[in-house]
Amino acid sequence: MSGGGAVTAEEHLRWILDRIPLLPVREAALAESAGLVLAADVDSPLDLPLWDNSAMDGYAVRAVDLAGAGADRPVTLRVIGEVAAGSPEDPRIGPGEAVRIMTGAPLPSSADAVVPVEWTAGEDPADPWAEHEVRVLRAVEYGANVRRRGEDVSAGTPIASAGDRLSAARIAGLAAAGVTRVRVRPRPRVAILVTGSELRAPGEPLDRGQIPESNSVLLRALLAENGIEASRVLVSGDDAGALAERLDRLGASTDVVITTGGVGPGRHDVVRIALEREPEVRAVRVAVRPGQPQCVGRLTSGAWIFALPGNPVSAAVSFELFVRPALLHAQGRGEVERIRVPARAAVAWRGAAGRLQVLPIRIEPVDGGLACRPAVDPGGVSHAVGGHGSADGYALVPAERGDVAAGETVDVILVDR
Ligand SMILES: Nc1nc2c(c(=O)[nH]1)N[C@H]1C(S)=C(S)[C@@H](COP(=O)(O)OP(=O)(O)OC[C@H]3O[C@@H](n4cnc5c(N)ncnc54)[C@H](O)[C@@H]3O)O[C@H]1N2
Ligand code: MOO
Repeated sequence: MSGGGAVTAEEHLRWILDRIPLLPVREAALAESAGLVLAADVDSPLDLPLWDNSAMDGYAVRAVDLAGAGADRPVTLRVIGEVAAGSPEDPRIGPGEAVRIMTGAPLPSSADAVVPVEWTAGEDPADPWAEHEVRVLRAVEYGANVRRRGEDVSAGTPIASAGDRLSAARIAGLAAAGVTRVRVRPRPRVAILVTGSELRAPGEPLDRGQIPESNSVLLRALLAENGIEASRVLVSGDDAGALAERLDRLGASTDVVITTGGVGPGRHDVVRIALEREPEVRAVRVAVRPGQPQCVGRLTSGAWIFALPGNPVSAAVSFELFVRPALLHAQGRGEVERIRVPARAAVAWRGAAGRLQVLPIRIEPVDGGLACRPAVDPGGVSHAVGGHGSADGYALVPAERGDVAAGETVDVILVDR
C-alpha cells in the first residue's frame, strides 16, 4: 500500500479513473440490455420514418385541388379508396380525388398532403367518414400532416454512440430502427463487505456499544440505484488476518469489492491494516468532509477495492464522489459526473475549513430557481445517518470558499429527485 498524504477530491477521482479497467465488451440482445452502456456506435440501418406517412386520420389529397376551400366554399373530392396502417397499397390519386388514410399509413405516391377528418363532411351527418364523396372545408398546404421519410433519422447516420447508456428511450429508438443486437459492457460484479465488531443486524437486541448495521443496506441500495445488484453482502468482525483472507477470496470472484469501516488510524482499523500488504492499493486522506480516509486500488487477487470510511454519511458521500463515477467509467460511460446546478442557501452555515464540503441538503423550488438547506447539522455530518435520510442531494462548497451566508449561491447535485 502506498500513500498517506492528503489529496483533493478531484485528484483522487482522477487517480481512480486513470486506472480502473474497462469491463470487457460483449454482444447482447437489445431487449435484454436496458441500463447497460453501449460499447460501439450504432448507425441506423433504416430511415425513420421508413416512408412518407400520414400524421392524421383523414384523407390523402393533392393540396392543389383544395386551393381556396373554406367552410362556405367546400371542395368536393371523389373518394377512391382507403389505406390503413400496415396496408401495402398505393392507390393512384387523380385530380379531384382523395383516399381515406389512417395515422401511420403510407402516403400514396400521388398525394402530397393529408386533410384531417375533422375538416371534412361526408354524405351521412351521423358518420364523420365519407363513403364516395367528401366535402373538404379547409385548404391544406403542400406537405401538411405528412411525416417525411427519414425526417427523424436517415439511414446510415448515427442513432447512438459508444458510451451512451441504453435508457428506455434509447432502446426504443434502436428497436424502431430494426436493431436487435448491440455491443455493450456488462454491469460489474460488486461485493459489499462491512466491518465492525459493534455491528448487529437491524432489529436485533442491542447491548451497550452495539448498533444496527446500516452501511450494507445503504450500499446495496446505492448500487441498485445504479442498476447493479450486489453479488455478495458480508459482515466482518475486526480481525485483520481473517479479513485479508476474505478479501483474497472475494477479489477472485468479483470485479469490485466495497468495504466500509476500519480505514481510520484506530487500533482496530483492520481494513487499513489488511490492505498494507497490497502494492497497488493506496491509502490517502482526501481533503473532503465527510469522507476523508480512503483506500482504493487493485487487489492482488484481481478485483478493485474501495475501502470507504465507516461513518454512514461518510460512506454515502464517498460512494457518490468516487465509487459511482468509477463504476460508470468501468462500464465505458462517457459522462460520469453529475450535473451541478446553482441553488440559494436558505440559511447560513459554516464551511469545512480547507476541505471540500459535501453537505447533505434538502432542495425546494423558489422564484423559478432552487433553494437548499442543510439536512443535517453542518458541524456533525459524518455520523448523522438519520438526517441524511431526508436529503435530496448535496451542496458542494469548494475548500477555499469558507462559510456560506444565507442568500448566497452554492453548487448542488441532486441524487434523489
Ligand atoms: N484519531 C483520529 N480519529 C479519527 C480520524 C482521524 O483522522 N484521526 N478520522 C475520523 C474520520 S473523518 C472518519 S470518517 C472515521 C473513519 O473511521 P473508520 O473508517 O475507521 O470507521 P470505523 O471506526 O469503523 O467507524 C466509524 C463510525 O461508523 C460506524 N459504523 C461503521 N460501520 C458501520 C455500519 N456498517 N453501519 C452503521 N454504522 C457503522 C461505527 O460504529 C463508528 O461510529 O474515523 C474518525 N476518527
Ligand atoms: O472524513 Mo470523516 O469521513 O469526516 O467523517
